[in-house]
Amino acid sequence: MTGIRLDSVTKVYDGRYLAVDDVSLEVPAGEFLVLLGPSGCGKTTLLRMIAGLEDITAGDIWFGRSNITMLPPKERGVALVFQNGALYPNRTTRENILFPLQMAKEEPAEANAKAVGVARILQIDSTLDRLPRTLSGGQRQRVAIGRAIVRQPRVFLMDEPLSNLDATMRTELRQELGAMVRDLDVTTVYVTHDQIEALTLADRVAVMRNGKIEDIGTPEEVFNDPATAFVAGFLGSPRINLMSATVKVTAHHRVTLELGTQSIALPPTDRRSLILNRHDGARVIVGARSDAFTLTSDADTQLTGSLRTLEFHGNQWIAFVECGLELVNPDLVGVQPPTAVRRMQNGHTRHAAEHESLLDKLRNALRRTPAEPPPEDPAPAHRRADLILEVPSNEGLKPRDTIRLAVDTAKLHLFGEDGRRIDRLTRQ
Ligand SMILES: Nc1ncnc2c1ncn2[C@@H]1O[C@H](COP(=O)(O)OP(=O)(O)OP(=O)(O)O)[C@@H](O)[C@H]1O
Repeated sequence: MTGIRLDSVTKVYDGRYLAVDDVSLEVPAGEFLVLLGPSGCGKTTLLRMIAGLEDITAGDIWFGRSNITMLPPKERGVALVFQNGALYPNRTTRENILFPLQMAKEEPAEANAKAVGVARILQIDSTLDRLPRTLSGGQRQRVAIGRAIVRQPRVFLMDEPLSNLDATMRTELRQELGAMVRDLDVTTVYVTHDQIEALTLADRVAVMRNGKIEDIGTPEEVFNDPATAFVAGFLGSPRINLMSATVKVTAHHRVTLELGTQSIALPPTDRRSLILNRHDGARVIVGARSDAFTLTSDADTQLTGSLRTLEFHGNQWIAFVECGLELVNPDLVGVQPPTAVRRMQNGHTRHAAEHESLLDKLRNALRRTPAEPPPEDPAPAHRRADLILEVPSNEGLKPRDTIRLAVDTAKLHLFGEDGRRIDRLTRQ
């Protein structure tokens, strides 16, 4: 099995567009890593650089102990599956899966046995003698996966392989794909913008934004213990509530989070209290999912609001509660002015060295063009909006009701104004 290591990998398109920004990453042998992030964050570019389909502007890629930065794609031993796994239209399922083995001049009987075995695992053995046009989208994608893995690659790379399938097929193939990749024990990098795919499939998830990895950890770690407000906002539905607050330190170093006219007191034993009790007046962002709140009739609660509306979402209701709070848009928090491209360190490849002068020139000049147009509002991250809460039923609730919320402070996430966690992350 082969692990993958990326050392300060950078991609600048056309000498001016910074698509991947100094990414360093280690994928241990056999790991299933998911690259997750919004459109345009650089996931596909990173995957294509690992595959060798995209030149690397700076940095190095290692498979095991070999630096493969300069190696052509064919010599890397990677298998690739794209969104639309293109098949040979005039070849049957069997012939499509056999093709890479024939190219490798494998003994025909052995090759056929392997192709049938893979088809069986992917549950397309009943379609072995059919042409792609007679298959469903899900079956065609299975054939594409079969053709990719039949040569037992060192590394398996997938770019949104399920995104063209309908919801039922997607769930089914997702589960099978997860099980199959684990059985094969191949180091896998999988690109998606779908958080459910990421959380259900991955051993670890790397959440990307603007060409960088903002957080990496097991699905539980990135969900329960996100490194930044953006990651907290990207994972989970409904989205986490992010509230703008000011730290107030009172007698005996007690810390209160002031949210306009309301406030939340942190228990003195909370480790965040120990950090914040030296930062009176600091601005922070308080993240709270629904599980941090309990509806209560107790008048002495921490947050009070008025129910604006309720939405029925099938297995739950979503309550929109006006609390007069200043809320923060997770997509905009912590958006940094462009980072300078770093000077390459000694020992980089010839390929990278060729770009050194270009990178040096770009260093101060490079301006990242975000996928979406830059916000025009000078303070767009903050707005007055509703707290969004899941409630199990609408019983006893009607618009304009007063809503009292008890807050479980242990379930709050606290970030600085730059969107980074104020306390230390726990990671494996
Ligand atoms: N060949 C190219 N030339 C110039 N810019 C490019 C090129 N390919 C990608 N980009 C830009 O680089 C950025 C990263 O693109 P990439 O396709 O890696 O993002 P992504 O996260 O995979 O997005 P999506 O999920 O939409 O595919 C995008 O904003 C894109 O416009």
